[in-house]
Amino acid sequence: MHVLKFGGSSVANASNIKRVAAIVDTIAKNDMAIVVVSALGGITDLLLQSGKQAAAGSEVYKDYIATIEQRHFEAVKELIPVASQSALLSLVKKTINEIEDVCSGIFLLSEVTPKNLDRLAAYGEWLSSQLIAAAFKQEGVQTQWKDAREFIFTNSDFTNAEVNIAATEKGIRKYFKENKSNVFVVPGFIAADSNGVTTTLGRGGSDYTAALIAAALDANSLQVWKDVSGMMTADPRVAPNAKVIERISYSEAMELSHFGAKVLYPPTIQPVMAKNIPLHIKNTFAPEMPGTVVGGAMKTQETIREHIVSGISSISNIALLSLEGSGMIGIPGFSKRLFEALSKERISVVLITQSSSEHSICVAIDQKYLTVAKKAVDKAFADEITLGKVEPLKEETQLSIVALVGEQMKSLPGVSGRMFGALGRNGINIRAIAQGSSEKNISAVIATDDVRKAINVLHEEFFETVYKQLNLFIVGVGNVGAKLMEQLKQQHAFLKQHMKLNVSVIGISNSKKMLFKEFGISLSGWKELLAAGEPASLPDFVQEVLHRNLRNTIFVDITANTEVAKVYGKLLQRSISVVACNKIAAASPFPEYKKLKELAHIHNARLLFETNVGAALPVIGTLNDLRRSGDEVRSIKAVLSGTLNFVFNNYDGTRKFADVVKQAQEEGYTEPDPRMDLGGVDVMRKILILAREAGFEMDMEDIVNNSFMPASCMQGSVAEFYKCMEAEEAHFKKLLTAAEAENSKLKFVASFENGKASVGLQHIKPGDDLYHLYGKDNVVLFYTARYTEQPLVIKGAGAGADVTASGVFADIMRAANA
Ligand SMILES: NC(=O)c1ccc[n+]([C@@H]2O[C@H](COP(=O)([O-])OP(=O)(O)OC[C@H]3O[C@@H](n4cnc5c(N)ncnc54)[C@H](O)[C@@H]3O)[C@@H](O)[C@H]2O)c1
Ligand SMILES: N[C@@H](CCO)C(=O)O
Repeated sequence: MHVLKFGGSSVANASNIKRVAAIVDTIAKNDMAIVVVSALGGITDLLLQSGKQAAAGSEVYKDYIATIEQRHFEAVKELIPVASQSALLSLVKKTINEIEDVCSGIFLLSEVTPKNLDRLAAYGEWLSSQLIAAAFKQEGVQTQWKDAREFIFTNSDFTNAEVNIAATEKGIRKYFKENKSNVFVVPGFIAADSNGVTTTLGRGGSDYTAALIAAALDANSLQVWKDVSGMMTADPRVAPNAKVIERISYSEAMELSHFGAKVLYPPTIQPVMAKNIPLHIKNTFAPEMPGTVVGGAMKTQETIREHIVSGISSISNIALLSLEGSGMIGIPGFSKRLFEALSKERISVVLITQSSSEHSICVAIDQKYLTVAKKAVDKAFADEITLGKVEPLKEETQLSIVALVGEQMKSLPGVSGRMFGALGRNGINIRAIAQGSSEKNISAVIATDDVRKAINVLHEEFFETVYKQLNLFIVGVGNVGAKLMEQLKQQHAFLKQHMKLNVSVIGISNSKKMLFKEFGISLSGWKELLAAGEPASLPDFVQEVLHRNLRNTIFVDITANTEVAKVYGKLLQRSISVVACNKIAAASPFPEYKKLKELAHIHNARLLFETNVGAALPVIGTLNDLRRSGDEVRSIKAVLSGTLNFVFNNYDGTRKFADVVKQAQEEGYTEPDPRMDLGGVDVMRKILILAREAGFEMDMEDIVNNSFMPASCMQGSVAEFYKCMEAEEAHFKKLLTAAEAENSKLKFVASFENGKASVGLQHIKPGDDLYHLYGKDNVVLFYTARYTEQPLVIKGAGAGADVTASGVFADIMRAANA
């Protein structure tokens, strides 16, 4: 024998009821089925609203009743052939008349009592069960209808009555022993007190009705049919990757239900748990899906599941109350008085923490009881507060609880470490923690604004063996940025398959437009989408990054803009990693550079800027490795400008110097403003960054720039700069001729030694380490305590959009710990 319960959406209309009939029919072919039903979807609310509106003197209640009537009439007409409709239609009409009578009484008295609300609400299940029983009969299923009020007995606590278990079990057993049918249909939720007056079991109470029947009759199973395919690892509206839990123990299901997983009404579990009856959660709209099995014969091997954690749940609208004071230390009875004060006001405590110093007790309650709680506790401790032994109750609001639930967590070290580590890496601050010695539930109180992120972070940490989500916000989709987008597109499938990484670009911006897409911007059509995007605003872009509060967020700066470089601090403070191609932050005044590094360290975020020197060449990484392994950089000699190396490699006097510079710009080697390259500032920044990363405290002012550019060319606009270079062709020719006369090449060299740095054009003779440096290549020579005679040399392309984008890509992967 099986007990099946169908919820409101499963029986919301005639076509759904037909599905239910088909499910029941399949079971009834082999076994007896007791079907417990909820009211048609939405009817309970309409009934309660009718009563409340009537009490408030609003005649709107009549419209609600008309809707209730219409919904049931429609269902009858669709389910039952015309010839057989009249009996059922008149039953509905008679019931509607009763509802009208109750409501007009309420209207006249301007008052609705809990008793009246129960009477009204009960009509929902009463009507639906009558209708469903008639529909089953219509489908040829032998069916008997039975009013639950004749065997479910409660006290008189209207709207949330407590069941008299002994009397109820006796009543259920007696009835089903004396009556036989393939199928019974019973209204859920409703019961009767000892005077036979209608009571209800609280919202979700139909599940409980079914569980009571299943337990009393030792049913083979209790099947709770819903509009979802089972209990899920997290709320799928919050965590899109949540999946159905195949098997779960009773206590895990109970923990998850108590902690906000609304699939099961918590009291439902207890009766079936006591009898070890398996509880199946199934989907009426996808009956072929396996659903979730709670409890039952899940012993030995079956209990060993793939995951340590069964599910992640949360409760919102939480307030934290803290009672603190030196007068509490070592004195018994303080916590008792706190809980008594709350309990007298019928305030339930959701979570408790107390440190071993006993200096404070912290409890979490539903935020709606905050004012009452504060008053009650302050009153209870009024004497101690006056004497200064205890401080007035402190309260914090806008909080939520996230909880990991799983029996396998017991005795397994590292689970809470993983939980708090994952939350911490994503900048989620934890306000209070609770874990009982059963180790089935680890709860953390966090800001409500962080709940979505926290659930996704934890889901990823404990369930997503499939892939990790990475969320990118990219500012500066110009030359290098566009290449990065191309590379991200090209590598998307590879990263997903081989690195288990799903990379989504959530936001992009150039100086004109910006664009955001919740689940990722199309990496094929982003240019068109961006062109039609909203006007760019850096503050708004940053606000979006912060507000979206997504897990594993990385901010990527591929501009050369000072304002963009200024936002890193704000992001790092929120544990958002920053990947910068832009050199301005790393070359900013030393205290600012240092502060950013500290922020990254404190807030567990990465600040990476490998492409600041030598594009994608592993220059900064190598330097960091040298330092970490205890080496000491003594001097650096380098050619660090791709643009200048290209220009001097290609300028042979046959073409104008200005034309060669133009070519470098067109090929994407120069800075957005080419004067940064030609004037030496770009190289100054690079040698400064290298010196700093080598451990030296330096600033731009400490670097000597022996510029080869005529000063006149460095004023005015970029167009004027080109014109000036054309006019100064003789100057550049002279530089070339002088070098050739010495059988040398021109190289713009950066040097660092004894804490001093300089940049400038030099004559490089054959045999010099810098001589054979072609195209736009860079070379860096590190002389260190360990590399004394021969330097450590890094050489290769030092500019170009493609290579630079690949360096940014590599930094993104590092920031993702991939
Ligand atoms: N090109 C190279 O070979 C190379 C090599 C290493 C590093 N870099 C660095 O990469 C960065 C970008 O170079 P690029 O060649 O792609 O330049 P680019 O001019 O082609 O692109 C810069 C982009 O930044 C955008 N931008 C500027 N200010 C902005 C703002 N406030 N908000 C939003 N977007 C803004 C511009 O609209 C443009 O899309 C520079 O910092 C450069 O030093 C370039
Ligand atoms: N403009 C830079 C790009 C690399 O930082 C160069 O030419 O070297």
